Amino acid sequence: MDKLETLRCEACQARAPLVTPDELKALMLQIPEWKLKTRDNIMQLERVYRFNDFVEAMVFTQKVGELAEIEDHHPAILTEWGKVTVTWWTHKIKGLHRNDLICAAKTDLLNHK
Ligand SMILES: C[C@H](O)[C@H](O)[C@H]1CNC2=NC(N)=NC(=O)C2=N1
Repeated sequence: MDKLETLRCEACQARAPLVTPDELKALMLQIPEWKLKTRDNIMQLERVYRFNDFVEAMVFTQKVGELAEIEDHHPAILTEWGKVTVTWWTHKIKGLHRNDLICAAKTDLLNHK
């Protein structure tokens, strides 16, 4: 099984496949801090990162934004004092694509202390 963090996102097409339940189960082992959420019937990956203050939260937010631009795949980011919530899903297919797991793994790399 490839290491998610070493992979690149593929350009997302409307007909791209959702990640299968078996694939998801296996790949989630690489990103154990992430939780599966379903909102408006759309499955999403979410993680909360904690920081010492708002400035640190903003710095991390900027890094996630840069990652998103590099991969042309974009999360929802909620930046609060001492806390950043990152949520990945693929809008085009209204669910989870392998890209979302790749980006979640890459997001974790941004937070090395
Ligand atoms: C045109 C542009 O490449 C597409 O809209 C990309 C941009 N980033 C994206 N990000 C996410 N999370 N889902 C998408 O479907 C998506 N599509």
